[in-house]
Amino acid sequence: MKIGIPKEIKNNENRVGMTPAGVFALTKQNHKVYVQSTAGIGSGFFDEDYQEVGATILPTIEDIYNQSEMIVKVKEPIAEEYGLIKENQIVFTYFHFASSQPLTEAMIKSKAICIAYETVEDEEGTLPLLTPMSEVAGRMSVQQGAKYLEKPIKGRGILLGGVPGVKPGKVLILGAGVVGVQAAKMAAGLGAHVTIMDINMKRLRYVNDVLPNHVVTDFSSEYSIRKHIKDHDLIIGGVLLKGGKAPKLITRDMLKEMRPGTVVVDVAVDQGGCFETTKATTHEDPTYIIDDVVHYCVANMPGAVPYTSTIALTNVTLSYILKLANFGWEKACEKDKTLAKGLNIVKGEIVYDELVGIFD
Ligand SMILES: NC(=O)C1=CN([C@@H]2O[C@H](COP(=O)(O)OP(=O)(O)OC[C@H]3O[C@@H](n4cnc5c(N)ncnc54)[C@H](O)[C@@H]3O)[C@@H](O)[C@H]2O)C=CC1
Ligand SMILES: CC(=O)C(=O)O
Ligand SMILES: [Mg+2]
Repeated sequence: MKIGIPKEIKNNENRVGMTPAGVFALTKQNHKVYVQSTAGIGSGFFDEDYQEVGATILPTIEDIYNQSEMIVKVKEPIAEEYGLIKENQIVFTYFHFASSQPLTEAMIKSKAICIAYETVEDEEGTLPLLTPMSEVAGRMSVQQGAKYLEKPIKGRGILLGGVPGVKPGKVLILGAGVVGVQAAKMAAGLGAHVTIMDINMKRLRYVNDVLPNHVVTDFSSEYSIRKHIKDHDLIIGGVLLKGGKAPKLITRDMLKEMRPGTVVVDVAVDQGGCFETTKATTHEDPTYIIDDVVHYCVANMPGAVPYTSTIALTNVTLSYILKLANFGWEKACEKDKTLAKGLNIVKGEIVYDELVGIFD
């Protein structure tokens, strides 16, 4: 199969769809791989690294889309890319359709085969292609939150770990999935007091078993969220309803209950966000303030740490890319039910249940 790796053009997106190690595995099985010139540079991979393992470097993004039967990338196509996608072309990437009607409509119109990393789901219900980026974003959420809690950037002026004689800061985490647990680990490591909430008791039991005692679990409900937001300094949103819109757990009126300078990091922004006041931001301009609450809502957090994220992503996507290349999308999805869950839009039809009628 002919596989194309375009350069990402979303703001500050420095990841690339495949490492040279991934290209090596494909060319070894006689597939043709086209890489857009400088596509890997942000992640530390040069054109020569790809050429050495058999890739052909093409100068423009148009060349990549024109030549390839399958496009492997990282982020959802943005408006400039919509017109490049061809009928019957496989596009394997994060899509997050539930948060974008224009993207959904454009992909229907393209008649391409859109396989979304974030809905590839195994029999246990885990999301193997979302997990590593959620691990990155969960860990980063505390790093970013700690920074924006500093007074010069309009935070409350709290050091999360406190110091001897002064109590630590308090971190509230909504969702005890991958993002939530990784965030809790980081916050606990800094010495912060951590409260983590979920509606899934299995997840709360897991947290209780593996994390230290200053990480406290609480069942998620509007009542308990309203209580906790009053005295927590950093609030991290990491909830997910697979493939669907995130539930709005913190409404606009609730911001008034928070103390001025509270920081909210809505990692779930890519599925529409779990704060009513969330709007997607970029690494270039990551925050905004509403009612004295600092909002950080970057939809491609792992794009800022590409040396870690690109490798973590190819580690999990490669086996599926090989299947798609070796068997074609129909046979590959027939053979592998985990991969089949990634099918969202196929030749103009929405085929993922959570998406059907979502924008009606
Ligand atoms: N902004 C970014 O750069 C990135 C965003 N993400 C996003 O982060 C979100 C979370 O991802 P994961 O942790 O991998 O998902 P996950 O499925 O592992 O965890 C989500 C958790 O939310 C819980 N939940 C659902 N409704 C809830 C409620 N009402 N109250 C409390 N908890 C509730 C679920 O029970 C589950 O445990 C996703 O939207 C994902 O796409 C992931 C990576 C990067
Ligand atoms: C999952 C996702 O949205 C990201 O890695 O950017
Ligand atoms: Mg995202």
